[in-house]
Amino acid sequence: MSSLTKLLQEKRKNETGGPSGATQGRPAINGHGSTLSTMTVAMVDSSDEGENASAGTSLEAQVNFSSSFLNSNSAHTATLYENGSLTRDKPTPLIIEPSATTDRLSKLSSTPNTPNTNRQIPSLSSSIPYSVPNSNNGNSSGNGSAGSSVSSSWLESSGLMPNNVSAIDSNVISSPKVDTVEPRFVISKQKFQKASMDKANFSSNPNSISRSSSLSSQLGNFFFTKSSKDIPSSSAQTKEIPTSGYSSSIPKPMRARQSSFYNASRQPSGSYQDNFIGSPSSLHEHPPNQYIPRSRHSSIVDLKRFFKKGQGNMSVSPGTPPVSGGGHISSHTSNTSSFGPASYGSTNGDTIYTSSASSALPYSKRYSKTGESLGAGAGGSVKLVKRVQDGKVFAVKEFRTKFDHESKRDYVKKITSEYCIGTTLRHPNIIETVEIVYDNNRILQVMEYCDYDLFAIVMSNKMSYDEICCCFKQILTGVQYLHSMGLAHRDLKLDNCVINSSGIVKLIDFGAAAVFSYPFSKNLVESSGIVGSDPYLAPEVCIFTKYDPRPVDVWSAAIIFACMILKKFPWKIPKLKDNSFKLFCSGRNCDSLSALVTRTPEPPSYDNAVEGAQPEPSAQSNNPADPNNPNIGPQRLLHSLPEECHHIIGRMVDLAPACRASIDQIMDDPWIQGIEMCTVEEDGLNSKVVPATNHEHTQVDQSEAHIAGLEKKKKKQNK
Ligand SMILES: Nc1ncnc2c1ncn2[C@@H]1O[C@H](COP(=O)(O)OP(=O)(O)OP(=O)(O)O)[C@@H](O)[C@H]1O
Repeated sequence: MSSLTKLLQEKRKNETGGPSGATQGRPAINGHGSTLSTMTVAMVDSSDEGENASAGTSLEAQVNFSSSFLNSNSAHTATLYENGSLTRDKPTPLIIEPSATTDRLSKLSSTPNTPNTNRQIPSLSSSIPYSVPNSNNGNSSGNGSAGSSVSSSWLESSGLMPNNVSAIDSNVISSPKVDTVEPRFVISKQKFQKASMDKANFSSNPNSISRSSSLSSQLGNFFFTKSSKDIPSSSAQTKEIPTSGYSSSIPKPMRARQSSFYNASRQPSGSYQDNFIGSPSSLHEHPPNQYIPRSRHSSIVDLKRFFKKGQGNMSVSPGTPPVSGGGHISSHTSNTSSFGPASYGSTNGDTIYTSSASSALPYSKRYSKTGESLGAGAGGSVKLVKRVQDGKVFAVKEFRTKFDHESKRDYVKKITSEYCIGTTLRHPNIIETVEIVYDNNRILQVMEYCDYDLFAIVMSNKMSYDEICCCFKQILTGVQYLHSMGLAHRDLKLDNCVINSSGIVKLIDFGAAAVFSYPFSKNLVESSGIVGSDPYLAPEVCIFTKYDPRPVDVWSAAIIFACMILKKFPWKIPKLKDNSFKLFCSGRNCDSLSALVTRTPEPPSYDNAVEGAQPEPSAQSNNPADPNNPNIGPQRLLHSLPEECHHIIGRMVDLAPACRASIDQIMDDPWIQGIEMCTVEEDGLNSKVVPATNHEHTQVDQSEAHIAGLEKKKKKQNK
């Protein structure tokens, strides 16, 4: 148990006057068809699991945080350790690569209700055939990612070769004869000469290029490159993105590599020629304007490709300022709506990115330390600083240095993604990155400061139901924006939501984010690896090596909502070894979790249209064998939540991602639409908060507003 957990449990005891979880002092949630006193989901601590299972769980109201809730919240993004003993003092890598994953999954598959396949199911894929850019889809049988799978399937099925393919019958392969060249492949002489001259200039004076080049080049000077194998092209594992909802059929095995630049480290690190700068402390190993060999593709190419999306797709969210395109990322200052190009590069000292004009001075002259720590996690530590110029307070994340066991490649990818995303996204419900600075061998991300962690607010136990709904809708609005940009967060949890004193919720920590869609591409780029925090993980993440990251975010958002209402997690981890989760999966006429997770949507029928989503149990019973037992199946979670949310929350925690509601479907839900939400309106040069009328946002003392503060307080008390 972490120190934080102990602290929070002590707090709980003090508040309730005892360990029994008495309910005095807790404001009831009412007026919405549900009160917390009807809560029946009561488990999660692994120590309780056996008891719950055998005794049928005494379903008394629990209004305080279950210890597991506290434990899990003190855990980190990473879920690497099997014993679940991560603490905030022990940051871990964010992504489990397939070898580790397979290990975890073989354990999962040996649980009684899971088929013991002894291997991880490779992909939660869809019926949508992999669509390879510029490939001849007609030839693709829709089962794999690239041409190689097409030809192998030909060979396997018939032993014959297609007409247009000839067998290689020796180890000497001669190039085909070219009689004519299509005009589109002809390069003009001038172009060729210009390219040769550019190359010559570049080689003789490499410094010249980075001064004037785009972010990608600038970043390339810090973070080098990956194998061309990783570039999302014909080898990328992509599928066409369905126009609505998610994928819709049973996954097919696949082995090809994935192209996401965040988690492309699926190969043993030795298989790449690591040509990165490894950690902030080693940044000087390479001169800042180092030439990037042409034969290598920068990982930044991926980013560049992704950020081009901004040209056509940035202003999807109402009220969201657009980001200008042109291959460069631009930004705006906090208090203005003019979106001139932000400045990148190290020409003015230590600033890599800034949205403000006054970065001529070095970071240490512009910001003064307050010494106050806001939190620390797997990605680094976050501290409070004051801008000297106007005394304004900011949160500064100092990225951690590279772990010994981590490849340079993984490290660089994490940092690169976090700051590229941070500097590109513009939405009231996404934290704003003001600048990124390379200072004294550290990479610092200066962000707008939010007064509270949502976790701390939930912990205060003072939130009204309307306030919870407002926060939930704001989170969903942020997720909708992210998904519209082709990005998934992949680590949504209470700890990664902060809230300012005006009640505006912001998503933070994009260290695990992944691109699922590139600009102008209809292909889905699947994510891989077990990324996220155990209680918020969607089940498919623990089963498949590859999955669509969008429904994963949707699942996590539903768990956040449940946590805000219940003040505890419905389960510790979405695995059958967790009794609570097992009961949630039960009663569905299916014993296999894999089968449940790979279910596909029913074809539309009259009955479905009339019936609605989740069948309600007709009578309540504690008999585990009774199909109407509200402690089994989706009802296990839903019946402790307000009735009006059952439909959409039920769809958000559908075990099958293919059936799970998409973020757009969620936003169209009548209950969600009816939620009064505090918003930010852009009004010329300024933005103003328009508060909802049916609630006020809880404020807590700054000493308890952030997890770090709580930890500090505890230390003091223990002295
Ligand atoms: N802009 C901000 N304003 C206020 N507090 C913040 C801000 N950014 C981060 N924090 C605080 O710092 C903590 C850690 O931040 P963050 O999640 O980005 O770090 P991390 O190391 O990536 O953590 P994790 O282990 O969850 O991945 C947050 O939980 C929050 O308490």
